[in-house]
Amino acid sequence: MGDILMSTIHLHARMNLLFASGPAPLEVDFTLKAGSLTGLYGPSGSGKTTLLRILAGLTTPEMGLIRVDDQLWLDTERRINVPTQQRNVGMVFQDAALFPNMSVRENVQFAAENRRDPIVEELLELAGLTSLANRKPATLSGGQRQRVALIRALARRPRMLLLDEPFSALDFETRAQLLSELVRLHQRFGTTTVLVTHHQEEIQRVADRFIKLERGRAAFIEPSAKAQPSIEGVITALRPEAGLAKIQIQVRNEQFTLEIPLNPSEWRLGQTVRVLMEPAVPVRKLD
Ligand SMILES: Nc1ncnc2c1ncn2[C@@H]1O[C@H](COP(=O)(O)OP(=O)(O)OP(=O)(O)O)[C@@H](O)[C@H]1O
Repeated sequence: MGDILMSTIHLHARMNLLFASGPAPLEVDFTLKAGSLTGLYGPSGSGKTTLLRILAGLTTPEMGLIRVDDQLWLDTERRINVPTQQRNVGMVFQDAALFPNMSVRENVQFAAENRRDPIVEELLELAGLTSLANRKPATLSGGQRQRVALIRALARRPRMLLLDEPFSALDFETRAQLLSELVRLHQRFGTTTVLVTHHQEEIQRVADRFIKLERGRAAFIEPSAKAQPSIEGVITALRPEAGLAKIQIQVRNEQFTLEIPLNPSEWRLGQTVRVLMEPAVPVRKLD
């Protein structure tokens, strides 16, 4: 699919906001590398949604410049402000907001350039939704609905994908699954993506960079500079079985069993071990 666009996005904006603690400006100036995935986090009311709305053209800052490759989407000085419909931005929110009277396939087709665009079937397949393609959104689980919303946003071949806490209403396991799916789709299409999350530890391994917002101020954090979340436990049983080492670990009052395809000859009972919490997705890096 040669027509997928990987865009470099530059945003410089200043906007006076009324925070819970009083008025203060949202001030940001950054470049999102083509094909990157940026995690955006910060306390409630720090300006995350406003930042996405500025990128999408739903909110206009007092001063701002948005350049997407060689196109100017916003230049307040020169009174340039490309409307949302012409910016070609894919958006997914916490609520999937699918068309209830359309099937899964029709929802995706509606977003694509035309009904027969091969991207529709490819996206359904990639998201494991082919068998559910004729179902209506009301008959799907919350996780499946968010999956449809995600591929519907990609069916437009957007220049930028803005995800505002799309998985936060889901349970831990479903969130982890959808995150793996998002990474797979991102690796396939490379759409420059911003993902707002309250669970930054869960996207630690998948984001190229993080932007932390605090009362309108942005700090940039490289994932490698952050510690992996982990828990400590004690080995309470070692059971080698058919090429697998079964290790029982006690963490506080709970027992966990790990199965590892190695002979852990150096491990011993009572040893303290650290278990890293990593989502089951491949580590990825941009140059
Ligand atoms: N157009 C506007 N003019 C002035 N203030 C605004 C405007 N839009 C939002 N605000 C204020 O800016 C602050 C940031 O809001 P925003 O929704 O961007 O935060 P958030 O980080 O997305 O929060 P949450 O995590 O709770 O969704 C809030 O205090 C909000 O009231």
